[in-house]
Amino acid sequence: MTITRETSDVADDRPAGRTATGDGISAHNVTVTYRNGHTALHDATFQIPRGTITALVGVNGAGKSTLFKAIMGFVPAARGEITLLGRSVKQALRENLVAYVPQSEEVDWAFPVLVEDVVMMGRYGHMGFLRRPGAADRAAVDQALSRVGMQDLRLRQIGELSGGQRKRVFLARALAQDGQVILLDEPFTGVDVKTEEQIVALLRELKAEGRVMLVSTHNLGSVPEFCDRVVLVKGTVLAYGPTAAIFTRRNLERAFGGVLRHVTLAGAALHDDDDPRELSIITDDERAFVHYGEPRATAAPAKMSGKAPQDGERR
Ligand SMILES: Nc1ncnc2c1ncn2[C@@H]1O[C@H](COP(=O)(O)OP(=O)(O)OP(=O)(O)O)[C@@H](O)[C@H]1O
Repeated sequence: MTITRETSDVADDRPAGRTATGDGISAHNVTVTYRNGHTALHDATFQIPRGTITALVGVNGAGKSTLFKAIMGFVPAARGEITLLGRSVKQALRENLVAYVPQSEEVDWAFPVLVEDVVMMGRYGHMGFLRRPGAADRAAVDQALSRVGMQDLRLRQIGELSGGQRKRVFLARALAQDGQVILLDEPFTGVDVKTEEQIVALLRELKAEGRVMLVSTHNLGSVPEFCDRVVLVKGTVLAYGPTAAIFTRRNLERAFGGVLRHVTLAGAALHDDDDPRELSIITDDERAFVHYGEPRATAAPAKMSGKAPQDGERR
């Protein structure tokens, strides 16, 4: 099995982050097997440079959370290696470089804790043994809260927040931590369009600061809008690289199989002349990926095999 490195990544002219050196996130033949013997991810290989936002896309159970857990050091790789900003996972965690924005379902919203306390948790790794916040910690929390527009709600219980506000609190925690590798699990689920736009604007700022972001999402329609890159998973990494090359209808069909809803309009249903282009709408039930322009003859659904792979795809 050969993985070709994408060619557009050669020049690294992105801004350097706080302590960032080397590549952003790099996985080489990573295999993760849970204690019950189930291998959730095998031979996963990809590279993501710093100063980028990458979508992690795949069907339920494809291994997205497993990959996050491996990057956070929660589960060990049985084989292979992950490096973060050129460091081992252990070293990156020791340096507090990895921040995680969880899915809402993972959080116990009934737990009695204030917004500002959650954000202060991002500072724990920077504090001493007694976890006593200093002036720098308080300043980092203030700054993070105002950056996500949550200053006014800092004394609210987290259970009293809306879905979008909850997401912003955990983004603020990642900012307070000053994470350079930021993992976001379904950041757009349950948020309105305005909040989604605010989150995307913030992610773009973080990208400009040279951080690297990996965003797990089922919101296919948003991916081309704000992600530079895509990693497609299905028990392994099927394909990775720039969005334009990887986020194609053919690859989505490989990643999702029959799970996707797929609507295609062409011919007389779309045009009143003989324009050969078609409109296709692909969704796994959140916002759809809409693609217009490919002539019908070349846009037929690809089979799972028998086609030459593209750069960054598994052969
Ligand atoms: N702790 C565990 N022990 C054993 N198997 C697990 C464990 N966690 C996940 N799995 C299995 O590993 C596979 C990958 O799960 P994972 O949670 O990584 O998928 P996912 O892509 O994040 O899915 P979703 O989109 O539903 O969140 C699934 O078959 C799942 O049942």
